[in-house]
Amino acid sequence: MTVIPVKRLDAAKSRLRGAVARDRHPELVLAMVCDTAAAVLNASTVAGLIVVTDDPVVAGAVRDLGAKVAPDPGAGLNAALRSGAEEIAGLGTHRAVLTGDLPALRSGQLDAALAAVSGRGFVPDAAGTGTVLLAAAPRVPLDPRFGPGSAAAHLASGAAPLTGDWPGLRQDVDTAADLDVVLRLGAGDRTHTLLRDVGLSQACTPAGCAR
Ligand SMILES: Nc1nc2c(ncn2[C@@H]2O[C@H](COP(=O)(O)OP(=O)(O)OP(=O)(O)O)[C@@H](O)[C@H]2O)c(=O)[nH]1
Ligand SMILES: C=C(OP(=O)(O)O)C(=O)O
Repeated sequence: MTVIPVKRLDAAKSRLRGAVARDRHPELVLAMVCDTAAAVLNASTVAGLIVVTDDPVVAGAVRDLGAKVAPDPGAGLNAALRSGAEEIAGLGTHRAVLTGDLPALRSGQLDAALAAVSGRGFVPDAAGTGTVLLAAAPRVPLDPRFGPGSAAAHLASGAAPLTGDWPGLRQDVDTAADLDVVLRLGAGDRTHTLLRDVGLSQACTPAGCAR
């Protein structure tokens, strides 16, 4: 079972504000969440997706893609992840949690990363300081430690770092500069369409940018 936490759209991705016009910001965040969720639901080793969110627009959109929605306990990111992964998915199953800002995620990269997990493992983000994926085998507590410096925190807590050629999985979007990288890697359809509409990706297709 896989879990994605998503903040309310009016508060999400504050460091990305200004990358697109203010009134398109919630659409951009939603497009990235939906592209991430679609890639997860398409992965052959993923049994299902729970999105932990209190945002009704996010909830409706991810339900349409085939995800389940669980309420946010309102006690921060790690509490949202624990609630989705352990209270809902149950300790007896494989659990994986991913951030909702991976619009260049490819299902095959997620399958490969999940296949590399034994016990408890994590995938650092492209910068190497954050975490994009944390997974635990049945009966192993997930013990999420997301937040600033989470790669070091997950390592210190005994999770194994998973490294592979998974550029779309590792590329989270925190800032406008990350959007450029995502466009070069090939953004999912929804993110790509929105960035094209606002004039940020004329030379790019969903498969990547012309060089
Ligand atoms: N349900 C839930 N999701 C959260 C919470 N905090 C962060 N997230 C989600 O966790 C993922 C990773 O968080 P960040 O990359 O820090 O995203 P963010 O907090 O929206 O971004 P900034 O405002 O720029 O810090 C994103 O999918 C967020 O929507 C929370 O309290 N509850
Ligand atoms: C919450 C996290 O995301 P970021 O550092 O990208 O905000 C994290 O990496 O643990």
